[in-house]
Amino acid sequence: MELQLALDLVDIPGAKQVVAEVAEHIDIVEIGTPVVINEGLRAVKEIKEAFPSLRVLADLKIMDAGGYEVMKASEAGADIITVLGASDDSTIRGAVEEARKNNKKIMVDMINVKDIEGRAKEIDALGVDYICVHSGYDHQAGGKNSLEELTAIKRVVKHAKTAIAGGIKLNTLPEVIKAKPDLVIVGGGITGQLDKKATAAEMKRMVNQA
Ligand SMILES: O=C([C@H](O)CO)[C@H](O)[C@H](O)COP(=O)(O)O
Repeated sequence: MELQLALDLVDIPGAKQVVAEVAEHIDIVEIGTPVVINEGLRAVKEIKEAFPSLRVLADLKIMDAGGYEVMKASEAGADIITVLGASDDSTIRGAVEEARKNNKKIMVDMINVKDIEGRAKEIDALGVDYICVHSGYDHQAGGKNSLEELTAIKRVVKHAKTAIAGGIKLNTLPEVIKAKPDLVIVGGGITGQLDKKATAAEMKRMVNQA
């Protein structure tokens, strides 16, 4: 099991500061959608250059033009790029094809997919690398988490790794770990803490034990 830090509410200098603090305790650093909107793919480029040993995920949440957008994120240095599960199969196929050319990986974000199990089965057959269940900020405000969705996709996904994101905190991590995802994604559960390093270290210790 691996740990991904999601950076959403920071600018590039802020992102560098947080990553410097926790780098030894995370496997992947995510440049979140709001950061890409504010700073562009330059944020991916600068973080990859500053922390070359970390894998960098660009959370583009691609919905169309999969091949082109994966190409641009790859040029910026992203190792993993997100595409939405709600997008057309042709978009996901294009993203996977481009990722393969560049030795990159595709994560499909299942946010807002209604038939989570059926769609996960179809997406798994398209050759993606990760399938992620996700309670976004707006869902979290309504009290949703994605544990049941994780259990549902684990029933049908045979090839991709599974991931879970959305509102995970130190006190909810044990139940997440019990559901056995391959990757746990944490944003505010680390960045919102006073001692980010200690929180990331404890989360990594728990994830490593699983
Ligand atoms: O993808 C995310 C969200 O849609 C905002 O871009 C977050 O990175 C993801 O939800 C993880 O962050 P937390 O919910 O704060 O753990």
